[in-house]
Amino acid sequence: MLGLDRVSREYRRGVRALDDVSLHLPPGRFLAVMGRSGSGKSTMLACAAGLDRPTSGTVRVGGTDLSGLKPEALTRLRRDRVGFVSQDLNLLPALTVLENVALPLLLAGAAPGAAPGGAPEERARRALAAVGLPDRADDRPARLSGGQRQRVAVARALVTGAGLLLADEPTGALDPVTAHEVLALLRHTADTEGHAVLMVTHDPAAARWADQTVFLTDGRLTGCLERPGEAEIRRELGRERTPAPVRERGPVL
Ligand SMILES: Nc1ncnc2c1ncn2[C@@H]1O[C@H](COP(=O)(O)OP(=O)(O)OP(=O)(O)O)[C@@H](O)[C@H]1O
Repeated sequence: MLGLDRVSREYRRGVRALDDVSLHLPPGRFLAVMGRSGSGKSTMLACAAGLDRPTSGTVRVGGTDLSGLKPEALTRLRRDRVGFVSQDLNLLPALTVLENVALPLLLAGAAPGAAPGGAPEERARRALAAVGLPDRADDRPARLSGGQRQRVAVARALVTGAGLLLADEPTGALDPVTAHEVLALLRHTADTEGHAVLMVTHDPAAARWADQTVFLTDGRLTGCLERPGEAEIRRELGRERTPAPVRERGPVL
């Protein structure tokens, strides 16, 4: 569903936010990306979403090479194939929960009643049911808890039948119990709907829900663990943070 092949992104000459990163994310797989601040996680998400273009290398979504697409085709692919969930949810307060979920379909111009997959309202209701909130359709987002709002954001990301879900710190603002709900939902969408999920997180407890966790250091992939436990993740993160020996850093003044 998502393939990065030797992707690099240089913002300034000689400074690479992403450095020769390759990974392959098939349908139904849940991947967590970890790394300290500035290691390139957001840049990786932006390249995967087609919001940023790599300096070199190839990004493929559902087999389509993004570099070959004209802007309109890229916008269409992003809209139809990629769902995005961030910490700041961007739910519109004036719309009901159902209207928020249906919004990507309405913006894409889905005709009421005639669109493939059903009318926007019907598809939004199905997406809301899939995230466990079928009876909150008519509420405004402000009446929902943080976790429920995050689930609405997941429903909105998946309503187009995207297939690839990119999540940027989706549990960063949630308490552990609510975070658990949202992570269980991401796991469920991968297992039962076959969505490929790529989640950036700083939290080892969140990464534990993924099939695989990869670690970025200064733009490079420096580690990869299959279904790791929290302790293993912390060890890997600790290894990454171990400061270089003093003689390599120069004298401490
Ligand atoms: N638009 C930009 N212009 C110049 N440099 C950038 C730009 N965006 C990111 N960078 C640099 O690229 C590197 C990677 O940044 P990125 O935001 O991808 O890291 P991150 O791992 O997501 O960090 P955080 O966890 O703090 O969000 C950093 O050194 C950052 O300063």
